[in-house]
Amino acid sequence: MNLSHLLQAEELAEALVEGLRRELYLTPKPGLVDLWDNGSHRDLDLEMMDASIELIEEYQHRLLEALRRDAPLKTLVAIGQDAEVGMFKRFGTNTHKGAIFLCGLLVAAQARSGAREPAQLSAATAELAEEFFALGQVPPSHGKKVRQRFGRGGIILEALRGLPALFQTALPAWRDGIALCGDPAEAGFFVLARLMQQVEDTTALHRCGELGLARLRQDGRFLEAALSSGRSVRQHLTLLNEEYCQMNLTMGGVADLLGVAFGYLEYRGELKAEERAQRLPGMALPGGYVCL
Ligand SMILES: CC(C)(COP(=O)(O)OP(=O)(O)OC[C@H]1O[C@@H](n2cnc3c(N)ncnc32)[C@H](O)[C@@H]1O)[C@@H](O)C(=O)NCCC(=O)NCCS
Ligand SMILES: Nc1ncnc2c1ncn2[C@@H]1O[C@H](COP(=O)(O)OP(=O)(O)OP(=O)(O)O)[C@@H](O)[C@H]1O
Repeated sequence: MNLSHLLQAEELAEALVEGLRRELYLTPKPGLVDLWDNGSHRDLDLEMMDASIELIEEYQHRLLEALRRDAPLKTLVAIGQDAEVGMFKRFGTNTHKGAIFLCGLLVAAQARSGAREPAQLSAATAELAEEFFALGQVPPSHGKKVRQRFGRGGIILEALRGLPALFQTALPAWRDGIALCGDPAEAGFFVLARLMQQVEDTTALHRCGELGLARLRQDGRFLEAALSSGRSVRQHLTLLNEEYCQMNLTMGGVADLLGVAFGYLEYRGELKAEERAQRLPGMALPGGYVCL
């Protein structure tokens, strides 16, 4: 394995872990676990999700070690599957199933390609996903059931297309959010709003069918418009959270992609640069996380 490619992959892996934490701590988020509550997840809480991110960090170390010795894809997959099983054994539920897959795919694609630009990494990710899914069937899951029932692509199509939600939605949304809202916390919500409009989230479909997905789209549009016109969205997000809890609606795919986007922005140096340039509003938490 090319040493400089490997160093890039190590940096990316570290940044992605940070990104997942930033997603978890972004508050308030409708239906999702955050600093205030568990959203519509009776089986998850903040402490568990925090510990689950540590588990992803350990998984990344094992993955990087395998990449260092040029292990074949089937070894990388076995390491990913082990991480999934370990997560389920430890927490009794899927805390970060989607994130394990997305982070593993991105880090392996970065190590292989040494991509310097987002478009290159997107292409390398699509290529790797193609090989990954050619290896075998995805085991039964909620996502699989939903993909069959609603004819939606979910995480599989997202990966095969080279993560357009990350590279074509979230990255430009961050830059637009910074330009429009002027601060990193609100720009984070701007990215959330755009992802809600774009992602074929199978967790929303599983919980609430097409109506759930339509609701994410509608709320995402409203949030984007509110943020664009400089209005505060905190109260509205709190209200949405109450409604999502009543409906049992969530958006795990949006959350995973938001975490990965924060991580990739951190890796590119775009996140910290903005935070250094501006004083953070809201409640600043250790590590620079912000609660509106
Ligand atoms: C493909 C995987 C993730 C199965 O996904 P599936 O949709 O069948 O399962 P499930 O519904 O339980 O979980 C899907 C997860 O994806 C997230 N998600 C939902 N929709 C989307 C979407 N449109 N885009 C991205 N993520 C999404 C959700 O948060 C959820 O946690 C999988 O289990 C797998 O193959 N894991 C192996 C990990 C691995 O080998 N990694 C190494 C990579 S090199
Ligand atoms: N902050 C967050 N809060 C909740 N879920 C998140 C968060 N961040 C990421 N996620 C993702 O959402 C997924 C959880 O979704 P969900 O609990 O709906 O899936 P499930 O276990 O397949 O279904 P269910 O709980 O309906 O039986 C996690 O696996 C994780 O990948």
